[in-house]
Amino acid sequence: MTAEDRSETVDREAQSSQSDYPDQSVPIEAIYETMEDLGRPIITASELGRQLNCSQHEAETILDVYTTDKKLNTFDVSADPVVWYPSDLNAVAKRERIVLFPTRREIVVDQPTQYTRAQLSQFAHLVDSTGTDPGTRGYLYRIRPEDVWAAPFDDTESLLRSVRSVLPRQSPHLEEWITDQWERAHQFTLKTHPDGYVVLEAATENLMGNVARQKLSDEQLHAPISDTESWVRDEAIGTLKRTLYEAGYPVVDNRKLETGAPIEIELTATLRDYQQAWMDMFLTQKAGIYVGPPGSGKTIAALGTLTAIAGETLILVPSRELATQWRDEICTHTTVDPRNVGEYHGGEKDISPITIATYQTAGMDRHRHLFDSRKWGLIIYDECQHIPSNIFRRSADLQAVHRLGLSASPVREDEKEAEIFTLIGPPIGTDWAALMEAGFVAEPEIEIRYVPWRDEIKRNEYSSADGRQRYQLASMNPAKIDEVRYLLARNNSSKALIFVEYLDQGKAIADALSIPFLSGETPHYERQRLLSEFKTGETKTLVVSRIADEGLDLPNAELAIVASGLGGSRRQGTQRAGRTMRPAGSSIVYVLATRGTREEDFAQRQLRHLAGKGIKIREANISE
Ligand SMILES: Nc1ncnc2c1ncn2[C@@H]1O[C@H](COP(=O)(O)OP(=O)(O)OP(=O)(O)O)[C@@H](O)[C@H]1O
Repeated sequence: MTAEDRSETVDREAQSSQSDYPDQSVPIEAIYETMEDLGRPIITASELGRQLNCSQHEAETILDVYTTDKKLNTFDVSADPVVWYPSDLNAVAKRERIVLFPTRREIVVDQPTQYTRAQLSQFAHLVDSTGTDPGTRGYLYRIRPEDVWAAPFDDTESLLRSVRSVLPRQSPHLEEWITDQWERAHQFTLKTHPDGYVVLEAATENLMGNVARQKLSDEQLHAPISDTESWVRDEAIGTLKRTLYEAGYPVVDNRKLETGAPIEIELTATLRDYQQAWMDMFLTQKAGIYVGPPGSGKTIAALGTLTAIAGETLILVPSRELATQWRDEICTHTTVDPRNVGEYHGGEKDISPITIATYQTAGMDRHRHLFDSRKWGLIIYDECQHIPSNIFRRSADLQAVHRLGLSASPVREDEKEAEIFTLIGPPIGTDWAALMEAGFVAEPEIEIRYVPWRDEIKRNEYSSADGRQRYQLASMNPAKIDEVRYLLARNNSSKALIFVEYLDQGKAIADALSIPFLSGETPHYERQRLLSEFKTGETKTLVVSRIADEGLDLPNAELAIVASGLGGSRRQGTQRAGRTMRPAGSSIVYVLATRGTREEDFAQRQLRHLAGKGIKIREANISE
């Protein structure tokens, strides 16, 4: 229990009830002054109670009064005490404020400088943010073991220097924990013995004996070489990494990896600083996942990595359309001879020095030779947050190859985290807000528009339906068609994508507004035609179904209307909002949710998550 936490266990008896404001009419200025005195723009009820000589309960009542009239907000921190902060942080905060909650390993930052955010994104991750304009935004960061494990530093000292450079004061408790986690991530190392076989080395005899040899089977730990070294079979490396990761010991992989048969290739694009940083980190770790918002340049960074290794490369993508897009990108941004680039999927079966295959085809037994038909130096998993499990298994054996994942969605949210971390590698990401500020990614504005029911019949139908059906009825509320029509008319100069969850709803909107509808049922050639017409501007509006979430590299759109389906998964939400986050001017995402239904709750939860990425959110009520 640190001093700070002790200070928060208020001795309620000691609180005299002679409050300075007996009728609780505390002016908001008194609360702001208390925050100024505390040196930070947030406050707990117990602190206010001490300041005003009243009980914690009375202080909470006072704070709630100002929360109701929106002068104060509360931070959704993981546990007591709740913190209150001014809705308009300019009222108290003139400059950056950082508060550390050591035992919860949470850091509250207001108006962080670019430097602070850049440092924090190296050893913590953004959990939530509040406020709308960059100048008044508050951020809540949390430090988890995997954040320390993936921290891009050579030693504990340099990691702690970065931590100390942003925190208001040193916290021995926190530094001890960080050091422990850092050391855990450097207890086991995989290396290549001069005779060519793989060795697992533990930092101590005890770790080898009590952790590795306890948790790993004889198949995985083939034979002991010394008290701290064991011979490892190649095919067991994937599961060995995963087992030790789950035991809290991520393995440092220092093996000499294949680089594959060399290929003549150079990058013609110039990497941006953050892309160069991603690549440097990857080449050091030999594995990892570039995490960044859609349009942030992950593909180009991957091409830079490909040309740095310059060995035969297998690229796995979710759909044939993306395979074609990758081929175009490779031929546009590198000097490779196009004859050395092949596609392998339902459409064509060409295994070349650079082969782009779909997960679906690569996962089929009859195509398993794809993985060992060439000496691959690099495997790239595009949209790696949803690799099918059989691909995990199949390519997990290819541990002797550099492995690069690309993902726009927060990989940490994915239940497959351990698999992704051990099969591919740790996230190599950057702070989304920094990318938006740098202008590499257009920051979308998102507005939830609460749509009323079209009529009483629909409302009653919803009330008498059960769970899942209710969500579908709310999503398909016919009143949304008029709302889509209105929004298109209001933004008639923009190219617009209308996302739907349900095919019937997509058809209804497409028919009512005479707009093409692109769904899984659309034949491949028709899909290509619609996409290229949308890209050239011949078609300005498209209705798209779920297929558009991750399977297609949708062209730029300034306007996105999510008629239904943002409530699906966080990942989908990120992708949909992100589809308009391409670096093309300002972009806006309207999310339609039927008022007073579960859809409204879903939408709000989704958007809080996106707000945590530093994206501006607004709300609007549509009158009946
Ligand atoms: N270093 C760079 N130099 C020039 N253009 C770049 C660079 N990085 C990215 N771009 C351009 O920005 C756009 C988005 O880049 P890219 O496709 O790599 O992003 P992405 O993160 O892969 O997007 P998505 O997640 O949607 O696939 C592309 O038009 C690309 O050409």
